[in-house]
Amino acid sequence: MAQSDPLCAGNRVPETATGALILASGDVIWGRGFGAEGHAVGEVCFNTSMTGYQEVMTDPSYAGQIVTFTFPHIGNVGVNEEDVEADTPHALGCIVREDVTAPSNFRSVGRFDEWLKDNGRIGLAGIDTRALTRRIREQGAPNAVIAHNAQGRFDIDALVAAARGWSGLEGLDLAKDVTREETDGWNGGPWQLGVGYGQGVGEGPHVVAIDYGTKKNILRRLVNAGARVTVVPATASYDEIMALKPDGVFLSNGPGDPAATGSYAIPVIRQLLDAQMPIFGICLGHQLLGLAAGAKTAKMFQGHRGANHPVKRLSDGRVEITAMNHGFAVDADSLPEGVKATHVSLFDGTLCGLELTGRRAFGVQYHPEASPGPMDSDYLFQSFVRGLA
Ligand SMILES: NC(=O)CC[C@H](N)C(=O)O
Repeated sequence: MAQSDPLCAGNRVPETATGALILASGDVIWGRGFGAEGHAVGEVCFNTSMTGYQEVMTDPSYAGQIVTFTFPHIGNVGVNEEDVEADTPHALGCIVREDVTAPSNFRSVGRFDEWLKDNGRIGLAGIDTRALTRRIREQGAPNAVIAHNAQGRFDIDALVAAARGWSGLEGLDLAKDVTREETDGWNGGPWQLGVGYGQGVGEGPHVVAIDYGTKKNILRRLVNAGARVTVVPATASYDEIMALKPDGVFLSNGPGDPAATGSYAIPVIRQLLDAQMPIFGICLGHQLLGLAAGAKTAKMFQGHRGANHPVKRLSDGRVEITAMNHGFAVDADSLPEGVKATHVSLFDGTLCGLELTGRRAFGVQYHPEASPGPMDSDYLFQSFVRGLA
């Protein structure tokens, strides 16, 4: 990028800079650091959601990524104890336009910047996030280092080398880093629009959810749809899953490259399919179901992250406005016989849903649990759980 580009002021540290995004290209975008000090290397993506920054930061699917928020005011409703998709943030850091202000919300229990600091996550403010987003759209998601030093001391050469030395998300199994170690009964209850968070275990058909990095709201929505949920580690074997006597198996969302996680997930999913087990997959889970059925996945030049992505349901042409967060996708041209496309993105035509014909196994690339986002696709939880009864 030329030095005249308004995003980059060159490699000399400007006087006011306490934070920076150092791209693998060598370009440096200066700003003001907040949250934890230090640096982290990952892929820079952007998310267009206007609300839900705490859900985004805690979504385990963001492991290995630095999130640019296109909405300019991030942090102004603080943090609370409920709107979390995992107990700690998983995104490596965030890039925002405006400085974080004092929280103004009746549910707030603290400041966003302090929460990031307490959890070892870095923030970078004062960035022209529109220009950065345009750059990502045109050139693809770059590998980069996000850095924060209150004294404004940065060893740029070392940080460029760190960005260049990182292998990137392709080929990376991150599910093993974010999954749980033990099998747990989910007792975090349901969540309902207008009612809020509940408690409890749920009754009804038993769903075993394989945790590749699950968002809590998926488990809440399964309970809401009438399921009792048990969550198992990503590496659980077929025998371990079957010993729990599931009525259906859920394949969760998660970070990293589905093909890499597939090395241990695919054989288990194939055994479950052979046993005629009903299966529902979301995002990474959908990609793994596609791989297990013989399709291929690929990294997208342009990922989808936001809360207003239109998707067409092919069975009846209905359009669902969906939440999305993915940088890989199942290749629609690779679907083998017996696998049918069910949903397609109206932004770029990429495959957004599939089902295995003659079996009760389906997946969607998008997030029916929203969190943040619209609830148009919540019927998928209902139809999965109803089908198990
Ligand atoms: N939210 C997810 O499950 C993401 C899946 C996968 N890691 C991707 O980026 O496409």
